[in-house]
Formats: sequence, structure tokens, C-alpha cells
Amino acid sequence: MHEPVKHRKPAERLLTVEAMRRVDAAAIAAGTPGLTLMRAAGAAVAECARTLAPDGGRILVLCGSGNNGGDGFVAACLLAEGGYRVDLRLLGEPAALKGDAALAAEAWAGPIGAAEAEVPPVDLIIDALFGAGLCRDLEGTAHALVEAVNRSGIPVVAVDVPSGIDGDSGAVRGRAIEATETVTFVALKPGHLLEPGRTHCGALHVAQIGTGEAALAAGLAEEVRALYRNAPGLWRLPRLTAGSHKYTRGHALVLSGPAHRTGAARLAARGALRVGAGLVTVASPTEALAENAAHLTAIMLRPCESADDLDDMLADERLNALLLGPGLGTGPATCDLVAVAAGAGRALVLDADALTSFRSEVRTLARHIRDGEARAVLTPHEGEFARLFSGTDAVTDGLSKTERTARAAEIAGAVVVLKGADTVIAAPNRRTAINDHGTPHLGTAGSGDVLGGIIAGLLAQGLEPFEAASAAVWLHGDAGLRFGPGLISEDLPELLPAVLRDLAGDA
Ligand SMILES: NC(=O)C1=CN([C@@H]2O[C@H](COP(=O)(O)OP(=O)(O)OC[C@H]3O[C@@H](n4cnc5c(N)ncnc54)[C@H](O)[C@@H]3O)[C@@H](O)[C@H]2O)[C@H](O)CC1
Ligand SMILES: [K+]
Repeated sequence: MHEPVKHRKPAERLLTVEAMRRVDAAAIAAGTPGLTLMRAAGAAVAECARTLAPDGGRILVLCGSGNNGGDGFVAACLLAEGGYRVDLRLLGEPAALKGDAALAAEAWAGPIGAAEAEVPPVDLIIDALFGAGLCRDLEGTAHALVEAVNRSGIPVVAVDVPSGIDGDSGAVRGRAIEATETVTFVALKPGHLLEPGRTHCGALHVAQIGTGEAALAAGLAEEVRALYRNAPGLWRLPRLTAGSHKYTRGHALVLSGPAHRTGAARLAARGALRVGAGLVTVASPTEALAENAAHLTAIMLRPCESADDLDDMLADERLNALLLGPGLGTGPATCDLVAVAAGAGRALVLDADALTSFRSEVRTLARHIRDGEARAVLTPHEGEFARLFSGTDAVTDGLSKTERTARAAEIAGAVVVLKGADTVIAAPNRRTAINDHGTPHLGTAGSGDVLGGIIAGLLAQGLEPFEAASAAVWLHGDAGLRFGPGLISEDLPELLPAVLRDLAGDA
């Protein structure tokens, strides 16, 4: 059974590799020797190793020539002292060891073997080859050794980052260790949460190594954007008061597609209502009214044949959150509807067909949003993203998913939710959250429609776009985690009451 997340923790900031280096430097400048940090890092690795290896078991420690390797040497000393049979192998020449890593190596009394592309029969492997200093694809012996480790099926504890994973993007650089557990330091890096890095990490542990809050603040001070792990500490859901009633909880309007394509809008509308919008209306072409009416009860229905009809409807200022896209159909008519919706200056969610209709015309869409001062959230999956932002620098090769999403948000002048196993939410000011709270079972028809509705429902209740989008992605993921196999999108709105109850219970 999915355990409800205890929240009220402050938002978890992520550190880029560069920011981590600044944290290290600030701690050392404040008087903490680098070797002290390394000893604490190595001790955290050894502690994790003890939970995976049998007492007195055989442990292979693979060290690189940098400080990641230095952490490995420290862990090897502690494990050997603790009675484990440690086989330490170095990738590269001992002369290449410098600074703190060299000092850590000097403390190792055992033999230093040469790391080759083979793995002896051991109970556990510690991967201390490469960490934050990975700067190119693995090749040669390094590549072959990582392949051998992965083929061995032996449990692996990765130091800081699985070797071969880029700490900022989560990309695999040639080949990467498939770790059982990963011990990182001070804070998670984006690569620990972005795929495929997330999957390569296995269970994640963040160890504090004595850098201190002041060093963390110093490291974060120059961050070009605030990077977070999405969790309830990052946003606050609307709270009902005794005076709350349906007119104080906003009114979401969802545009429906034509007959036989109305289900997506209904899924979205149900999500908006379940997450707490006071009123939800589906605006539907006349020919689909009966089809929609047959399925709707608490959700109201209005005819809408054209952009003019929508314009007339939006004279009602109480319609404060709009969702266009699911099942709407692509083409000029949808572009006209989006232009009117954006021009009304409301909170606006654009998904699916509303995004595809502006393929490679994102600057036109951005102009509608800007001119209408709409508080917009775009929710593309990768395909819709590529089409919408084609021709812009948001789709430049080699960029991390966080960078692509932040650039897209700046270009669109809207919050962008780039959906996937690792969903990234970014605001035009580059504030970014990575969501790893979800399940592959959410990959089912209509799941994105429900997500759009949850965002619209939270916008209707007054949440700002970045918080509404981040909260909705997390709620959507939590609902999916409660159901698992057999999940279909119709289940998702009905799971929200339990999700909301558990969150409220933790207040
Ligand atoms: N506060 C902390 O987070 C601490 C982290 N520690 C550890 O330090 C490493 C980072 O150490 P660094 O020396 O900068 O780099 P690496 O050890 O990751 O890399 C070693 C070395 O390898 C070379 N290299 C890079 N890519 C390749 C490649 N594809 N093929 C071959 N060689 C490569 C490059 O020259 C690097 O310099 C961090 O991960 C933590 O584990 C501190 O120990 C404690 C504080
Ligand atoms: K590593």
C-alpha cells in the first residue's frame, strides 16, 4: 500500500555539479579541509555498503584517479578495518592521484590492483570511478569495465553518481553503471532524477558531509535558476475555510471536441472538479451536447461553436481558469479558440491539440499569451514539445531536459510541463522542478487529459501557474502510485480524494 508522503518539509533544492563545486570550495575556504569532506563522504559510502554486503564478505572497490576515487579509498579503509575482504583496484596510474585523493590512497595499507575489464566473484562492488568530474564518454578500459560490472549482476553502491552518468543531465556518457544504490553528498543533482540517470541510480541516499548551511547558501547564491525536486514542500494546496463555497473556489472551463471526441474533455473536467474547483463547465459543439450530457452530472455544459461563442462566454469573469486542447482537433479553428482564450487574461492550460495547432509557431502563441496577459501553463509530451518549439534553441541537441524546459518557458512566456517518466516543470523565470513521484502505469490513454484538468482545477482555486503545475504533477503521480497495474485514466480523478486527504492530514 502506498504510504502517504509526510510533508511540510521545506522544498528540496537540487545542486548542479558546478554549484556542488562552489559548496565544496566555500566549506574549505571556511576552514573545513577537503580531506575531512572526503572522509565523511567515504564513511557514508561504507555505511551503505555494510547494509548490502554480508559480514566479512568480499567487496571490490573500483577507484578512479580523481576525488570520486578518493572517496572510494576512504570507504575501502573503513570496510577493511571492519573485517570485510576488500579488493581495491585503480583505473589509471597511482601517480595520477592528486591532492586529497592521494592522501586518502596513502592511508590504504592493502595492495592496489589495476582495474581491468573483468570482475572477480565478490559480494558487492563499490563504484568510485567517476562522479562529478565526468567530462566525456567512457571509452576503452573504463567502458569495458562498466560493461563487465553490469554483466556481473553483483550489487553495486555508486559513489556520488553512477560512473558514466552526467550529474546535471542524467544522460549516459557512452556506458553507465547500473547501481543498486547511490550515495551522493549534500544534495541531489538533477542527473539523479532525470532519466536515464534516475534508473541507473537505484535507491538514492543523500549524506551530509560537514559542508554546512553557509557553504550551501554560498553554492546556491550564483545558481542561474532555482532547481527543486517536486514535492509538497514546494507548493501549498488551497485550504477551505468555513466561508468557502463553490463561488469562492473558482470556475474552470474546459473546451470539448466534436461528437465522438468528447471523452478527453470530460476526463479533464472530472479532474478539475475532484481537485476542488468550485464549478466546472464543459463547452461543447452543439452536435456533441447530447453525448456530453449523457455522461455529465455535477459538471455543467454549454454550447460553443466558434471563437466568437467562446468570446461571448468569457464575458463572465467568474470563468477564471480555462483548459483547451484535449480532443479539440488541430488546425486554424483551434488556433482561433486559443487566441481568444489567451486574450481573456485568465489562467490558461494548453495541452495536446492546442499545442499541436501551433507547431513551429510558438512565437505566435507567445504573442497571444503576452498580449492577453494570460497566466498560461503548457503541458506537452516530448513529441508535442519538439513540434511546438522546433526552430528555437529549446530543442538544441545535447541540452538537459531541465535546460530545454526552462528555455521553452522563457520563449513561450508560460510555465511549461514537459511530461515523461521524469516530468520537468519550468517557469519563464527559469524556476524549475523535477518530478520523480509517479509510476509507468500512468502511461495510459487519457492520463494527460486528467493532468490538464487537475492543473486547471488548481488554477481556478487561485494557485499561481508554477505551483499549480508542480502540485498537479505530484498529485497525478501520487494517484497513479496508489493504483498500480490495471490503472486507466478514468480511475485517476476518483483517487484524488484519498491523495488530498493524506496531504491535508500531514498539515
Ligand atoms: N562535496 C562533495 O560533493 C564532495 C565530493 N567529493 C567527490 O569528488 C568527486 C569529484 O571529483 P573530481 O576529481 O572532480 O572528478 P571525478 O573523480 O569524478 O573524475 C576523475 C577524473 O576522471 C577524468 N575523467 C572524466 N571523465 C572521464 C572519462 N570519460 N574517461 C576517463 N577519465 C575521465 C577527469 O580528468 C576527472 O578529473 C565527486 O563525485 C565526489 O565523489 C569529495 O571527495 C568530497 C566532497
Ligand atoms: K561513481
